[in-house]
Amino acid sequence: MTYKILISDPLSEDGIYPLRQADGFEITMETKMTPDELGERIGEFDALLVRSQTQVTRAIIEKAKHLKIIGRAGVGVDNIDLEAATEHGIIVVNAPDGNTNSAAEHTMAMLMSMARKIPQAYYALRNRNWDRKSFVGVELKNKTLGVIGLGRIGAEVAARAKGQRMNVIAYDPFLTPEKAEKMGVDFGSVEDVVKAADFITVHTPLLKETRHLINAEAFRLMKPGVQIVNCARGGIIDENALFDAIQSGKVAGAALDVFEQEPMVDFRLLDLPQVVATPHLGASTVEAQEIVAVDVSNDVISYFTTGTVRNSVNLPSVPKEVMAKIEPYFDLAERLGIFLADLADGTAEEVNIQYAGELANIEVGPLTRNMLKGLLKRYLGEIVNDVNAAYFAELKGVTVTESKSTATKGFTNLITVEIKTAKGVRKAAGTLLNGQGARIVKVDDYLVDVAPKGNILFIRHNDRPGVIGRVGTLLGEENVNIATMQVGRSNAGGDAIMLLTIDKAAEQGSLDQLEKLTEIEKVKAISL
Ligand SMILES: NC(=O)C1=CN([C@@H]2O[C@H](COP(=O)(O)OP(=O)(O)OC[C@H]3O[C@@H](n4cnc5c(N)ncnc54)[C@H](O)[C@@H]3O)[C@@H](O)[C@H]2O)C=CC1
Ligand SMILES: O=C(O)C(=O)COP(=O)(O)O
Repeated sequence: MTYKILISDPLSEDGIYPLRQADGFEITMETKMTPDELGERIGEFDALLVRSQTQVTRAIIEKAKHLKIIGRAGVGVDNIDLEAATEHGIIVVNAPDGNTNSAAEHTMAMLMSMARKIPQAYYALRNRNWDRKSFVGVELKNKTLGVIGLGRIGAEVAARAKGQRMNVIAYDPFLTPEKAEKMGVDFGSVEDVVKAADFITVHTPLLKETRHLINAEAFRLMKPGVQIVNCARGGIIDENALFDAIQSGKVAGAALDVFEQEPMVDFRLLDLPQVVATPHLGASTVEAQEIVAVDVSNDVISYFTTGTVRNSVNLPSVPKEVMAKIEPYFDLAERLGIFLADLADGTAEEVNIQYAGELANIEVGPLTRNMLKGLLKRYLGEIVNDVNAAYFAELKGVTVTESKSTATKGFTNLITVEIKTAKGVRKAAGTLLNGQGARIVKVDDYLVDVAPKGNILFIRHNDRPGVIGRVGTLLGEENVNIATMQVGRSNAGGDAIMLLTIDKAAEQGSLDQLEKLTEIEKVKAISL
Protein backbone atom coordinates (compact mmCIF):
# COMPACT_ATOMS: atom_id res chain seq x y z
CA MET A 1 0.00 0.00 0.00
CA THR A 2 1.35 3.42 -0.94
CA TYR A 3 0.01 6.49 0.83
CA LYS A 4 -0.12 9.68 -1.19
CA ILE A 5 1.02 12.80 0.63
CA LEU A 6 0.43 16.33 -0.66
CA ILE A 7 2.66 19.13 0.65
CA SER A 8 0.97 22.40 -0.31
CA ASP A 9 3.15 24.98 1.53
CA PRO A 10 6.96 25.26 1.47
CA LEU A 11 8.31 22.78 4.04
CA SER A 12 11.96 22.25 4.94
CA GLU A 13 13.46 19.55 2.70
CA ASP A 14 15.60 18.36 5.65
CA GLY A 15 12.47 18.23 7.76
CA ILE A 16 10.55 15.94 5.42
CA TYR A 17 13.55 13.60 5.11
CA PRO A 18 11.89 10.98 7.41
CA LEU A 19 8.91 10.81 5.04
CA ARG A 20 11.10 10.57 1.95
CA GLN A 21 13.03 7.73 3.59
CA ALA A 22 10.07 5.73 4.86
CA ASP A 23 8.61 2.98 2.70
CA GLY A 24 5.10 3.30 1.34
CA PHE A 25 4.80 7.08 0.92
CA GLU A 26 4.60 9.01 -2.32
CA ILE A 27 5.16 12.74 -1.88
CA THR A 28 3.80 15.49 -4.12
CA MET A 29 5.08 18.99 -3.38
CA GLU A 30 2.86 21.66 -5.01
CA THR A 31 3.18 24.95 -3.20
CA LYS A 32 1.55 27.32 -5.65
CA MET A 33 -1.93 25.90 -6.05
CA THR A 34 -5.00 28.15 -6.03
CA PRO A 35 -7.87 27.03 -3.76
CA ASP A 36 -9.69 25.74 -6.85
CA GLU A 37 -6.68 23.70 -7.96
CA LEU A 38 -6.30 22.29 -4.45
CA GLY A 39 -10.00 21.38 -4.45
CA GLU A 40 -9.59 19.55 -7.75
CA ARG A 41 -6.55 17.55 -6.62
CA ILE A 42 -7.19 16.87 -2.93
CA GLY A 43 -9.35 13.80 -3.62
CA GLU A 44 -6.24 11.84 -4.66
CA PHE A 45 -4.39 12.19 -1.35
CA ASP A 46 -4.29 10.34 1.98
CA ALA A 47 -2.42 13.09 3.85
CA LEU A 48 -1.98 16.85 3.48
CA LEU A 49 0.91 18.82 4.99
CA VAL A 50 0.59 22.60 5.30
CA ARG A 51 1.96 25.69 7.02
CA SER A 52 -0.20 28.81 7.54
CA GLN A 53 -0.79 29.66 3.90
CA THR A 54 -3.02 26.88 2.64
CA GLN A 55 -6.60 27.45 3.71
CA VAL A 56 -8.00 24.04 4.50
CA THR A 57 -11.66 25.02 4.35
CA ARG A 58 -14.79 22.90 4.72
CA ALA A 59 -15.17 22.99 0.92
CA ILE A 60 -11.69 21.47 0.51
CA ILE A 61 -12.33 18.87 3.23
CA GLU A 62 -15.60 17.83 1.59
CA LYS A 63 -13.69 17.03 -1.59
CA ALA A 64 -10.95 15.14 0.27
CA LYS A 65 -12.45 11.68 -0.14
CA HIS A 66 -9.33 9.76 0.92
CA LEU A 67 -7.80 12.20 3.37
CA LYS A 68 -7.04 10.69 6.78
CA ILE A 69 -4.63 13.17 8.29
CA ILE A 70 -3.70 16.85 7.98
CA GLY A 71 -0.30 17.84 9.35
CA ARG A 72 0.29 21.50 10.28
CA ALA A 73 4.05 22.14 10.36
CA GLY A 74 3.69 24.83 13.00
CA VAL A 75 1.41 25.82 15.89
CA GLY A 76 -1.66 27.79 14.78
CA VAL A 77 -4.40 25.71 13.15
CA ASP A 78 -6.73 28.61 12.42
CA ASN A 79 -6.24 28.00 8.67
CA ILE A 80 -7.80 24.53 9.05
CA ASP A 81 -11.54 24.00 9.55
CA LEU A 82 -11.17 21.69 12.54
CA GLU A 83 -14.88 21.12 12.93
CA ALA A 84 -15.15 19.94 9.33
CA ALA A 85 -12.03 17.76 9.70
CA THR A 86 -13.44 16.15 12.85
CA GLU A 87 -16.83 15.56 11.24
CA HIS A 88 -15.12 13.84 8.33
CA GLY A 89 -12.97 11.75 10.65
CA ILE A 90 -9.75 13.42 9.59
CA ILE A 91 -7.12 13.69 12.25
CA VAL A 92 -5.29 17.02 12.50
CA VAL A 93 -1.80 17.13 13.99
CA ASN A 94 0.50 20.09 14.55
CA ALA A 95 4.03 20.73 15.75
CA PRO A 96 3.33 22.58 18.99
CA ASP A 97 6.82 23.36 20.22
CA GLY A 98 9.15 23.25 17.24
CA ASN A 99 8.96 26.99 16.57
CA THR A 100 8.50 28.36 20.10
CA ASN A 101 12.03 29.65 20.35
CA SER A 102 12.03 31.24 16.91
CA ALA A 103 8.70 32.97 17.53
CA ALA A 104 9.92 34.27 20.91
CA GLU A 105 13.18 35.54 19.40
CA HIS A 106 11.28 37.22 16.58
CA THR A 107 8.97 38.90 19.10
CA MET A 108 11.99 40.31 20.96
CA ALA A 109 13.55 41.43 17.67
CA MET A 110 10.32 43.22 16.74
CA LEU A 111 9.98 44.76 20.21
CA MET A 112 13.50 46.19 20.07
CA SER A 113 13.26 47.29 16.43
CA MET A 114 10.08 49.14 17.30
CA ALA A 115 11.44 50.75 20.48
CA ARG A 116 14.58 51.95 18.67
CA LYS A 117 12.94 52.59 15.27
CA ILE A 118 15.60 50.52 13.54
CA PRO A 119 13.66 49.72 10.32
CA GLN A 120 12.67 53.38 9.87
CA ALA A 121 16.26 54.60 10.44
CA TYR A 122 17.63 52.00 8.06
CA TYR A 123 15.11 53.02 5.41
CA ALA A 124 16.13 56.71 5.76
CA LEU A 125 19.80 55.79 5.57
CA ARG A 126 19.24 53.65 2.46
CA ASN A 127 17.79 56.78 0.95
CA ARG A 128 21.09 58.61 1.76
CA ASN A 129 19.44 60.49 4.61
CA TRP A 130 21.73 60.76 7.70
CA ASP A 131 18.92 61.66 10.11
CA ARG A 132 19.62 61.29 13.85
CA LYS A 133 16.78 63.50 15.19
CA SER A 134 13.78 61.59 13.86
CA PHE A 135 14.71 58.25 15.36
CA VAL A 136 15.02 58.81 19.07
CA GLY A 137 13.84 55.65 20.79
CA VAL A 138 12.86 54.57 24.29
CA GLU A 139 14.57 52.07 26.60
CA LEU A 140 13.01 48.78 27.63
CA LYS A 141 14.76 48.74 31.03
CA ASN A 142 12.40 49.36 33.97
CA LYS A 143 9.39 49.51 31.62
CA THR A 144 6.43 47.16 32.01
CA LEU A 145 5.74 44.54 29.35
CA GLY A 146 2.16 43.28 29.29
CA VAL A 147 1.93 39.70 27.99
CA ILE A 148 -1.49 38.45 26.95
CA GLY A 149 -1.35 34.68 26.54
CA LEU A 150 1.37 33.14 28.67
CA GLY A 151 1.68 29.80 26.88
CA ARG A 152 4.83 28.41 25.31
CA ILE A 153 5.81 31.52 23.34
CA GLY A 154 4.42 34.06 25.83
CA ALA A 155 6.43 32.46 28.66
CA GLU A 156 9.65 32.51 26.59
CA VAL A 157 9.05 36.16 25.76
CA ALA A 158 8.41 36.98 29.42
CA ALA A 159 11.70 35.31 30.43
CA ARG A 160 13.62 37.24 27.79
CA ALA A 161 11.95 40.53 28.77
CA LYS A 162 13.11 40.00 32.34
CA GLY A 163 16.61 39.63 30.91
CA GLN A 164 16.12 43.12 29.50
CA ARG A 165 15.33 44.27 33.07
CA MET A 166 11.66 44.80 32.23
CA ASN A 167 8.79 44.19 34.64
CA VAL A 168 6.27 41.74 33.26
CA ILE A 169 2.55 41.60 33.92
CA ALA A 170 0.60 38.79 32.29
CA TYR A 171 -2.88 37.47 31.72
CA ASP A 172 -3.72 33.93 30.70
CA PRO A 173 -6.85 32.03 31.73
CA PHE A 174 -4.60 29.24 33.05
CA LEU A 175 -2.34 31.56 35.01
CA THR A 176 -2.73 31.55 38.79
CA PRO A 177 -1.07 34.00 41.22
CA GLU A 178 1.14 31.10 42.42
CA LYS A 179 2.31 30.21 38.91
CA ALA A 180 2.90 33.89 38.16
CA GLU A 181 5.01 34.24 41.28
CA LYS A 182 7.11 31.23 40.30
CA MET A 183 7.71 32.75 36.88
CA GLY A 184 8.55 36.12 38.39
CA VAL A 185 5.72 37.96 36.64
CA ASP A 186 2.79 40.00 37.96
CA PHE A 187 -0.66 38.57 37.55
CA GLY A 188 -3.65 40.54 36.28
CA SER A 189 -6.78 40.57 34.13
CA VAL A 190 -6.66 41.76 30.49
CA GLU A 191 -7.80 45.15 31.80
CA ASP A 192 -5.04 45.25 34.46
CA VAL A 193 -2.45 44.32 31.84
CA VAL A 194 -3.43 46.89 29.22
CA LYS A 195 -3.69 49.63 31.87
CA ALA A 196 -0.28 48.91 33.42
CA ALA A 197 1.86 48.23 30.37
CA ASP A 198 4.30 50.45 28.47
CA PHE A 199 4.67 47.69 25.89
CA ILE A 200 2.09 44.98 25.11
CA THR A 201 2.60 41.70 23.29
CA VAL A 202 -0.11 39.15 22.48
CA HIS A 203 0.54 35.39 22.31
CA THR A 204 -2.86 33.73 22.24
CA PRO A 205 -4.26 31.57 19.46
CA LEU A 206 -6.84 33.23 17.22
CA LEU A 207 -10.17 31.99 18.56
CA LYS A 208 -13.70 33.37 18.72
CA GLU A 209 -12.81 34.60 22.22
CA THR A 210 -9.54 36.29 21.21
CA ARG A 211 -10.72 37.90 17.97
CA HIS A 212 -10.37 41.67 18.49
CA LEU A 213 -9.33 41.10 22.11
CA ILE A 214 -7.37 44.30 21.65
CA ASN A 215 -10.08 46.65 20.39
CA ALA A 216 -10.96 50.36 20.63
CA GLU A 217 -12.01 49.95 24.28
CA ALA A 218 -8.69 48.27 25.18
CA PHE A 219 -6.77 51.07 23.43
CA ARG A 220 -8.80 53.59 25.44
CA LEU A 221 -7.58 51.99 28.70
CA MET A 222 -3.90 51.98 27.67
CA LYS A 223 -1.24 54.46 28.78
CA PRO A 224 -0.48 57.23 26.29
CA GLY A 225 2.63 56.35 24.31
CA VAL A 226 2.12 52.59 24.64
CA GLN A 227 3.75 50.36 22.01
CA ILE A 228 2.27 47.06 20.87
CA VAL A 229 3.55 43.87 19.27
CA ASN A 230 1.63 41.14 17.46
CA CYS A 231 3.67 38.11 16.48
CA ALA A 232 0.77 35.71 17.15
CA ARG A 233 -2.18 36.09 14.76
CA GLY A 234 -3.73 38.86 12.74
CA GLY A 235 -7.18 39.57 14.14
CA ILE A 236 -6.25 39.39 17.84
CA ILE A 237 -5.72 43.14 17.48
CA ASP A 238 -8.46 45.05 15.65
CA GLU A 239 -6.45 46.68 12.84
CA ASN A 240 -8.91 49.54 12.34
CA ALA A 241 -8.85 50.37 16.04
CA LEU A 242 -5.03 50.19 15.99
CA PHE A 243 -4.91 52.54 13.03
CA ASP A 244 -7.10 55.06 14.87
CA ALA A 245 -5.14 54.71 18.11
CA ILE A 246 -1.85 55.42 16.29
CA GLN A 247 -3.31 58.36 14.40
CA SER A 248 -4.73 59.84 17.60
CA GLY A 249 -1.26 59.67 19.18
CA LYS A 250 -2.34 57.21 21.90
CA VAL A 251 -0.17 54.42 20.51
CA ALA A 252 3.45 55.37 19.80
CA GLY A 253 4.50 52.23 17.98
CA ALA A 254 3.31 48.92 16.61
CA ALA A 255 5.33 45.91 15.48
CA LEU A 256 3.33 43.47 13.39
CA ASP A 257 4.33 40.10 12.01
CA VAL A 258 0.78 38.95 11.31
CA PHE A 259 -2.27 40.55 9.71
CA GLU A 260 -6.02 40.15 9.53
CA GLN A 261 -5.62 39.23 5.89
CA GLU A 262 -2.56 37.38 4.61
CA PRO A 263 -0.92 37.90 2.24
CA MET A 264 -1.62 41.51 3.22
CA VAL A 265 -3.94 43.55 1.00
CA ASP A 266 -4.56 46.66 3.14
CA PHE A 267 -1.32 48.62 3.48
CA ARG A 268 -2.82 51.57 5.39
CA LEU A 269 -1.11 50.61 8.63
CA LEU A 270 2.26 50.30 6.93
CA ASP A 271 2.00 53.84 5.65
CA LEU A 272 2.16 55.04 9.26
CA PRO A 273 5.76 55.80 10.33
CA GLN A 274 5.14 54.29 13.79
CA VAL A 275 4.60 50.80 12.34
CA VAL A 276 7.30 48.20 11.74
CA ALA A 277 6.36 44.95 10.08
CA THR A 278 7.45 41.58 8.74
CA PRO A 279 5.49 39.20 6.49
CA HIS A 280 4.68 36.43 9.02
CA LEU A 281 8.29 35.44 9.66
CA GLY A 282 8.00 34.38 13.33
CA ALA A 283 8.70 30.73 12.57
CA SER A 284 10.90 31.30 9.55
CA THR A 285 14.26 30.05 10.75
CA VAL A 286 16.25 27.13 9.47
CA GLU A 287 16.05 25.47 12.87
CA ALA A 288 12.32 25.90 13.47
CA GLN A 289 11.37 24.83 9.96
CA GLU A 290 13.40 21.67 10.22
CA ILE A 291 11.95 20.69 13.60
CA VAL A 292 8.29 21.34 12.71
CA ALA A 293 8.56 19.44 9.43
CA VAL A 294 10.28 16.48 11.15
CA ASP A 295 7.56 16.46 13.83
CA VAL A 296 4.62 16.33 11.41
CA SER A 297 6.42 13.88 9.09
CA ASN A 298 6.93 11.51 12.01
CA ASP A 299 3.30 11.81 13.05
CA VAL A 300 2.14 11.01 9.51
CA ILE A 301 4.42 7.95 9.34
CA SER A 302 3.34 6.80 12.77
CA TYR A 303 -0.35 7.30 11.94
CA PHE A 304 -0.20 5.12 8.84
CA THR A 305 2.05 2.48 10.38
CA THR A 306 0.80 2.17 13.98
CA GLY A 307 -2.41 4.20 14.05
CA THR A 308 -1.04 6.51 16.74
CA VAL A 309 0.04 10.18 16.70
CA ARG A 310 1.79 12.42 19.20
CA ASN A 311 0.28 15.82 18.60
CA SER A 312 -3.34 15.54 17.61
CA VAL A 313 -5.36 18.72 17.78
CA ASN A 314 -8.80 17.14 17.37
CA LEU A 315 -8.24 13.88 19.25
CA PRO A 316 -6.93 13.84 22.82
CA SER A 317 -3.42 12.43 22.61
CA VAL A 318 -2.68 9.39 24.71
CA PRO A 319 0.73 8.93 26.34
CA LYS A 320 2.72 6.00 24.95
CA GLU A 321 2.70 4.05 28.25
CA VAL A 322 -1.09 4.35 28.50
CA MET A 323 -1.50 3.37 24.84
CA ALA A 324 0.55 0.21 25.42
CA LYS A 325 -1.86 -0.80 28.19
CA ILE A 326 -5.16 -0.07 26.45
CA GLU A 327 -4.38 -1.04 22.86
CA PRO A 328 -5.28 -4.74 23.38
CA TYR A 329 -8.79 -3.67 24.44
CA PHE A 330 -9.52 -1.52 21.37
CA ASP A 331 -11.00 -4.39 19.40
CA LEU A 332 -13.08 -5.70 22.32
CA ALA A 333 -14.54 -2.22 22.94
CA GLU A 334 -15.49 -1.80 19.28
CA ARG A 335 -17.02 -5.28 19.08
CA LEU A 336 -19.12 -4.68 22.20
CA GLY A 337 -20.49 -1.58 20.43
CA ILE A 338 -21.34 -3.56 17.27
CA PHE A 339 -22.80 -6.42 19.32
CA LEU A 340 -25.18 -4.09 21.14
CA ALA A 341 -26.14 -2.18 17.99
CA ASP A 342 -27.23 -5.52 16.44
CA LEU A 343 -28.85 -6.80 19.61
CA ALA A 344 -30.94 -3.76 20.49
CA ASP A 345 -34.19 -2.64 18.96
CA GLY A 346 -33.81 0.94 17.83
CA THR A 347 -30.94 3.36 18.16
CA ALA A 348 -29.19 4.20 21.42
CA GLU A 349 -30.33 7.26 23.33
CA GLU A 350 -28.08 6.68 26.31
CA VAL A 351 -24.85 4.72 26.57
CA ASN A 352 -23.17 3.83 29.80
CA ILE A 353 -19.77 2.20 29.76
CA GLN A 354 -18.14 0.84 32.87
CA TYR A 355 -14.53 -0.22 33.22
CA ALA A 356 -13.67 -2.61 36.02
CA GLY A 357 -10.59 -4.30 37.43
CA GLU A 358 -7.22 -3.21 36.04
CA LEU A 359 -8.95 -0.88 33.54
CA ALA A 360 -10.15 1.33 36.40
CA ASN A 361 -6.73 2.88 36.82
CA ILE A 362 -5.97 3.96 33.27
CA GLU A 363 -7.11 6.56 30.77
CA VAL A 364 -9.93 4.81 28.91
CA GLY A 365 -11.25 7.64 26.68
CA PRO A 366 -9.92 5.99 23.50
CA LEU A 367 -11.74 2.75 24.41
CA THR A 368 -15.02 4.61 24.86
CA ARG A 369 -14.51 6.21 21.45
CA ASN A 370 -13.85 2.81 19.89
CA MET A 371 -16.98 1.36 21.48
CA LEU A 372 -19.01 4.32 20.14
CA LYS A 373 -17.44 3.78 16.73
CA GLY A 374 -18.73 0.19 16.74
CA LEU A 375 -22.16 1.19 18.01
CA LEU A 376 -22.67 4.11 15.64
CA LYS A 377 -21.27 2.68 12.45
CA ARG A 378 -24.20 0.29 12.34
CA TYR A 379 -26.45 3.33 11.84
CA LEU A 380 -24.10 5.79 10.19
CA GLY A 381 -21.74 3.62 8.15
CA GLU A 382 -18.00 3.57 7.77
CA ILE A 383 -17.66 7.36 8.04
CA VAL A 384 -17.54 6.91 11.83
CA ASN A 385 -14.04 6.54 13.24
CA ASP A 386 -12.12 7.29 16.46
CA VAL A 387 -11.80 10.95 15.56
CA ASN A 388 -15.48 11.69 15.03
CA ALA A 389 -17.29 8.99 17.08
CA ALA A 390 -17.84 11.29 20.08
CA TYR A 391 -18.86 14.13 17.76
CA PHE A 392 -21.46 11.94 16.04
CA ALA A 393 -22.76 10.69 19.39
CA GLU A 394 -23.33 14.29 20.48
CA LEU A 395 -24.79 15.26 17.11
CA LYS A 396 -27.31 12.42 17.36
CA GLY A 397 -28.19 13.34 20.94
CA VAL A 398 -26.71 10.17 22.48
CA THR A 399 -25.73 10.74 26.11
CA VAL A 400 -22.52 8.94 26.96
CA THR A 401 -21.41 8.28 30.52
CA GLU A 402 -18.24 6.56 31.60
CA SER A 403 -17.55 5.06 35.01
CA LYS A 404 -14.86 3.00 36.66
CA SER A 405 -14.77 0.47 39.42
CA THR A 406 -11.76 -1.25 40.90
CA ALA A 407 -13.92 -4.26 41.85
CA THR A 408 -12.76 -7.16 39.67
CA LYS A 409 -16.13 -8.97 39.56
CA GLY A 410 -14.21 -12.21 39.07
CA PHE A 411 -12.37 -10.88 35.98
CA THR A 412 -9.05 -9.09 35.90
CA ASN A 413 -10.62 -6.66 33.47
CA LEU A 414 -14.22 -6.11 32.41
CA ILE A 415 -15.92 -3.66 30.08
CA THR A 416 -19.68 -3.43 30.55
CA VAL A 417 -21.75 -1.45 28.08
CA GLU A 418 -25.39 -0.66 28.65
CA ILE A 419 -27.46 1.07 26.02
CA LYS A 420 -30.91 2.53 26.35
CA THR A 421 -33.13 2.76 23.30
CA ALA A 422 -36.81 3.75 23.03
CA LYS A 423 -37.59 0.01 23.38
CA GLY A 424 -35.58 -0.76 26.51
CA VAL A 425 -32.17 -1.40 27.98
CA ARG A 426 -29.60 -3.90 26.64
CA LYS A 427 -26.33 -4.84 28.22
CA ALA A 428 -23.19 -6.71 27.23
CA ALA A 429 -19.93 -7.20 29.07
CA GLY A 430 -16.62 -8.38 27.71
CA THR A 431 -13.22 -9.28 29.00
CA LEU A 432 -9.79 -10.00 27.60
CA LEU A 433 -8.55 -13.40 28.72
CA ASN A 434 -4.83 -13.74 29.05
CA GLY A 435 -3.55 -15.49 25.92
CA GLN A 436 -7.05 -16.42 24.72
CA GLY A 437 -8.36 -13.15 23.34
CA ALA A 438 -11.67 -11.42 23.90
CA ARG A 439 -14.86 -12.95 25.29
CA ILE A 440 -18.35 -11.68 25.79
CA VAL A 441 -19.17 -12.88 29.28
CA LYS A 442 -22.54 -11.35 29.95
CA VAL A 443 -25.55 -10.47 27.83
CA ASP A 444 -28.27 -8.60 29.69
CA ASP A 445 -28.26 -10.49 33.00
CA TYR A 446 -27.18 -13.88 31.62
CA LEU A 447 -23.66 -15.21 32.01
CA VAL A 448 -22.23 -16.47 28.71
CA ASP A 449 -18.81 -17.15 27.21
CA VAL A 450 -18.52 -16.37 23.53
CA ALA A 451 -15.75 -15.01 21.32
CA PRO A 452 -17.01 -11.76 19.78
CA LYS A 453 -16.40 -12.60 16.15
CA GLY A 454 -18.19 -14.00 13.14
CA ASN A 455 -21.92 -14.68 13.02
CA ILE A 456 -23.89 -15.00 16.21
CA LEU A 457 -27.56 -15.71 16.76
CA PHE A 458 -29.11 -14.38 19.92
CA ILE A 459 -32.39 -16.06 20.76
CA ARG A 460 -34.74 -15.19 23.62
CA HIS A 461 -37.09 -18.05 24.42
CA ASN A 462 -39.03 -19.85 27.11
CA ASP A 463 -37.15 -22.63 28.83
CA ARG A 464 -39.10 -25.70 27.59
CA PRO A 465 -37.93 -29.23 26.80
CA GLY A 466 -37.13 -29.72 23.12
CA VAL A 467 -36.65 -26.08 22.12
CA ILE A 468 -32.90 -26.40 21.66
CA GLY A 469 -33.42 -29.42 19.42
CA ARG A 470 -36.00 -27.60 17.33
CA VAL A 471 -33.66 -24.65 16.77
CA GLY A 472 -30.84 -27.06 15.74
CA THR A 473 -33.11 -28.96 13.36
CA LEU A 474 -34.47 -25.84 11.74
CA LEU A 475 -31.02 -24.34 11.19
CA GLY A 476 -29.76 -27.70 9.90
CA GLU A 477 -32.57 -27.79 7.36
CA GLU A 478 -31.46 -24.35 6.21
CA ASN A 479 -27.88 -25.67 5.92
CA VAL A 480 -26.65 -23.40 8.74
CA ASN A 481 -23.99 -25.17 10.79
CA ILE A 482 -23.84 -24.39 14.51
CA ALA A 483 -20.28 -24.02 15.80
CA THR A 484 -20.99 -23.30 19.48
CA MET A 485 -24.06 -22.94 21.61
CA GLN A 486 -24.64 -21.39 25.01
CA VAL A 487 -27.84 -21.45 26.98
CA GLY A 488 -28.72 -19.35 29.99
CA ARG A 489 -31.93 -19.04 31.95
CA SER A 490 -33.30 -16.98 34.79
CA ASN A 491 -34.92 -20.04 36.43
CA ALA A 492 -36.11 -23.47 35.33
CA GLY A 493 -39.04 -23.06 32.93
CA GLY A 494 -38.62 -19.28 32.87
CA ASP A 495 -37.07 -16.77 30.46
CA ALA A 496 -33.96 -18.03 28.73
CA ILE A 497 -31.46 -17.09 26.05
CA MET A 498 -29.45 -19.00 23.47
CA LEU A 499 -26.29 -17.66 21.93
CA LEU A 500 -25.21 -19.62 18.87
CA THR A 501 -22.15 -19.03 16.78
CA ILE A 502 -22.84 -20.15 13.24
CA ASP A 503 -20.52 -20.77 10.32
CA LYS A 504 -22.36 -18.53 7.89
CA ALA A 505 -24.86 -15.73 8.21
CA ALA A 506 -28.42 -17.03 8.49
CA GLU A 507 -30.88 -15.93 5.81
CA GLN A 508 -33.72 -13.67 6.93
CA GLY A 509 -36.09 -16.53 6.00
CA SER A 510 -34.43 -18.82 8.59
CA LEU A 511 -34.71 -16.16 11.25
CA ASP A 512 -38.39 -15.72 10.45
CA GLN A 513 -38.89 -19.50 10.70
CA LEU A 514 -37.20 -19.54 14.11
CA GLU A 515 -39.38 -16.71 15.38
CA LYS A 516 -42.46 -18.70 14.39
CA LEU A 517 -41.60 -21.44 16.91
CA THR A 518 -43.99 -20.98 19.84
CA GLU A 519 -41.29 -21.00 22.54
CA ILE A 520 -39.21 -18.36 20.79
CA GLU A 521 -39.81 -14.70 21.48
CA LYS A 522 -37.06 -12.95 19.57
CA VAL A 523 -34.17 -13.79 17.28
CA LYS A 524 -31.37 -11.37 16.52
CA ALA A 525 -28.59 -11.94 14.00
CA ILE A 526 -25.33 -10.36 15.05
CA SER A 527 -22.43 -10.02 12.67
CA LEU A 528 -19.03 -9.14 14.06
N1 LIG B 1 4.21 34.54 13.89
C1 LIG B 1 4.46 33.27 13.79
O1 LIG B 1 5.10 32.84 12.83
C2 LIG B 1 3.98 32.34 14.83
C3 LIG B 1 2.80 32.56 15.46
N2 LIG B 1 2.33 31.67 16.41
C4 LIG B 1 1.07 31.99 17.07
O2 LIG B 1 1.30 32.09 18.46
C5 LIG B 1 0.22 31.52 19.15
C6 LIG B 1 0.70 31.05 20.52
O3 LIG B 1 1.58 29.95 20.37
P1 LIG B 1 2.03 29.08 21.61
O4 LIG B 1 2.54 29.95 22.68
O5 LIG B 1 2.92 28.03 21.05
O6 LIG B 1 0.65 28.45 22.04
P2 LIG B 1 0.24 27.94 23.49
O7 LIG B 1 -0.99 27.14 23.30
O8 LIG B 1 1.38 27.34 24.20
O9 LIG B 1 -0.16 29.29 24.25
C7 LIG B 1 -1.31 30.02 23.99
C8 LIG B 1 -1.79 30.57 25.31
O10 LIG B 1 -2.87 31.46 25.07
C9 LIG B 1 -3.73 31.34 26.17
N3 LIG B 1 -5.04 31.89 25.89
C10 LIG B 1 -6.10 31.28 25.28
N4 LIG B 1 -7.15 32.12 25.26
C11 LIG B 1 -6.74 33.27 25.86
C12 LIG B 1 -7.38 34.50 26.15
N5 LIG B 1 -8.67 34.72 25.81
N6 LIG B 1 -6.67 35.47 26.78
C13 LIG B 1 -5.38 35.24 27.13
N7 LIG B 1 -4.73 34.08 26.90
C14 LIG B 1 -5.41 33.11 26.26
C15 LIG B 1 -3.74 29.87 26.45
O11 LIG B 1 -4.20 29.59 27.77
C16 LIG B 1 -2.30 29.49 26.26
O12 LIG B 1 -1.58 29.51 27.46
C17 LIG B 1 -0.23 30.38 18.23
O13 LIG B 1 -1.57 30.09 18.42
C18 LIG B 1 0.02 30.91 16.86
O14 LIG B 1 -1.16 31.51 16.37
C19 LIG B 1 3.05 30.57 16.74
C20 LIG B 1 4.25 30.30 16.14
C21 LIG B 1 4.80 31.16 15.12
O1 LIG C 1 3.25 28.10 13.79
C1 LIG C 1 2.51 29.07 13.60
O2 LIG C 1 1.42 29.23 14.16
C2 LIG C 1 2.90 30.08 12.63
O3 LIG C 1 2.25 31.10 12.56
C3 LIG C 1 3.99 29.83 11.71
O4 LIG C 1 3.47 29.99 10.43
P1 LIG C 1 4.24 29.42 9.16
O5 LIG C 1 4.35 27.95 9.35
O6 LIG C 1 5.58 30.10 9.16
O7 LIG C 1 3.41 29.79 7.98
